[in-house]
Amino acid sequence: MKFDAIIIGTGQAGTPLAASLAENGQKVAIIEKGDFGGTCVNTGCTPTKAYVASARRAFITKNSQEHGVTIDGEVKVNLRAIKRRKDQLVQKSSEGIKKMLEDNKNIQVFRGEAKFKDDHTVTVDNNTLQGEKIYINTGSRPNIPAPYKNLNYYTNKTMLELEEIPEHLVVIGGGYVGLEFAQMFRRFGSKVSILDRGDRLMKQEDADVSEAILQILKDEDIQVYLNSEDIKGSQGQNSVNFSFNVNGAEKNINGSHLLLATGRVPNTANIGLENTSVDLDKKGYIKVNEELQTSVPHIYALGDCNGEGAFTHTSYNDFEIVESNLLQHKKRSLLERIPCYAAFIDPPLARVGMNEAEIKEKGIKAKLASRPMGKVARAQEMGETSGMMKIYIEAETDKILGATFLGTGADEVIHAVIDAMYAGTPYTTIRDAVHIHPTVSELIPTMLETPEDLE
Ligand SMILES: Cc1cc2nc3c(=O)[nH]c(=O)nc-3n(C[C@H](O)[C@H](O)[C@H](O)COP(=O)(O)OP(=O)(O)OC[C@H]3O[C@@H](n4cnc5c(N)ncnc54)[C@H](O)[C@@H]3O)c2cc1C
Ligand SMILES: NC(=O)c1ccc[n+]([C@@H]2O[C@H](COP(=O)([O-])OP(=O)(O)OC[C@H]3O[C@@H](n4cnc5c(N)ncnc54)[C@H](O)[C@@H]3O)[C@@H](O)[C@H]2O)c1
Repeated sequence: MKFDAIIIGTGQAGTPLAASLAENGQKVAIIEKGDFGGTCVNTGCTPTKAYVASARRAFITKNSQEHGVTIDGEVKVNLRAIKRRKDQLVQKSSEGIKKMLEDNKNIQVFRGEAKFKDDHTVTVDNNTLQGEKIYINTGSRPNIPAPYKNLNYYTNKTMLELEEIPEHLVVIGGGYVGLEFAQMFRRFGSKVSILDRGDRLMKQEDADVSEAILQILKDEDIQVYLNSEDIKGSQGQNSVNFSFNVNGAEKNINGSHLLLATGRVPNTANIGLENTSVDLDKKGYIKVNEELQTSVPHIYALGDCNGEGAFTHTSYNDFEIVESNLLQHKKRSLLERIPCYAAFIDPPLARVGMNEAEIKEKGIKAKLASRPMGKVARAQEMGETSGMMKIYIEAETDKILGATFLGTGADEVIHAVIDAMYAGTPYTTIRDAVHIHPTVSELIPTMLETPEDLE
């Protein structure tokens, strides 16, 4: 069977690309071995953010005395009902993608595992497909470190299938996955312990930001063990037991459930790339140029599998880059992308561009404008004053280098800075703008009045 385009994976890039190529008259084959929509829809963003929303409702319901709101009686959290709501959201989204692909007369959907036979040929079950161009969008999966392989562990996928709230959830890994699950399950009622071998949580952030996140979690009675070394796990009948060292002191904890949140690995090992001339890097990511072409120019790699981003918006942007170069007048490039993301703990962490360490490493002379969230009137009124806002400015050009916001509304507020960075406008544009009172955003112009030299 011959196609103009073969797409492997229905993730955040593959699906819109299939629709776009088909709309432009191309004959498209798309192959999916799992659930339509990939990680974000089925086991990532959508389900976890639905759980984060339920967890926040539970937290507010239990903690509103200071706001003059009390509840007579017990607040109950029903994980079965939370899961049912999540399942409905996921199903709607996944089935919408399936229907859109199957209903398109220019798209042929294949169910099964794709494998490259050569640079132009892909097999799926008994079908052999040939493509003018081939697009790889196979995503990533949880990294399972060897010492935990024989324990009864959960991942982001299986945690979302639980119907009973764990008594004591042990989370290995203090990054995005670990922290989002730790806080949500604590709020559902589990005892939660986080173990990380690093010396701080979310270690890609400034040290004071990691410290503030640690405090937020401690305030909710989450036990955090940083610098955990020599972690040894053993499986009990209804427990997972750990011994480890923290700064020379031996620790022992017994959990009812173990979540591994120790990073992700690309799905590139079992797709027959050894039969092609596509190059991988040392970690198994597919090497791409700024138009997402691999070392074989008619084979592209998009999304988590290329190691150029690990988020839904970066995968979707990969689609936009490929589509613009193939079909649009305006050409886009990976080099134009400014890194940005949020971690959906509560309050959220949001980040764009460089942090302090990256600026110093590059030897850029910079200024820092910052404020604790406690200075934000709206945060005070809401009673949610944890965190801070930081914006880095290049001293020579007045351009914004990056920003980190940790606090209520941070995931939305950061977009003022993201848009200014894309516009390439100096920080003085936001400084002189009038923002609405009382919002969190209103403090951004104020804090930009007094940037200080970064030592
Ligand atoms: C718990 C969790 C929460 C997250 N939350 C967020 C968030 O809030 N915001 C955010 O931006 N990002 C979030 N992410 C990251 C985000 O989910 C991913 O970056 C995004 O889904 C990547 O999409 P993708 O297009 O690379 O591939 P995926 O969505 O992973 O899709 C790849 C698809 O390819 C299929 N496939 C793989 N191999 C084959 C094969 N050989 N043959 C056929 N099909 C194959 C898979 O079945 C899958 O459907 C989260 C991730 C996790 C794990
Ligand atoms: N809000 C979001 O956008 C969001 C949410 C969840 C996941 N994601 C994506 O998923 C990816 C994976 O997230 P993650 O949290 O699994 O990875 P991560 O890389 O963010 O964090 C992994 C943590 O585990 C620790 N670790 C690794 N191996 C360990 C070991 N053997 N023992 C003890 N600690 C160990 C590391 O020190 C690190 O702190 C992220 O990079 C992100 O792109 C995004």
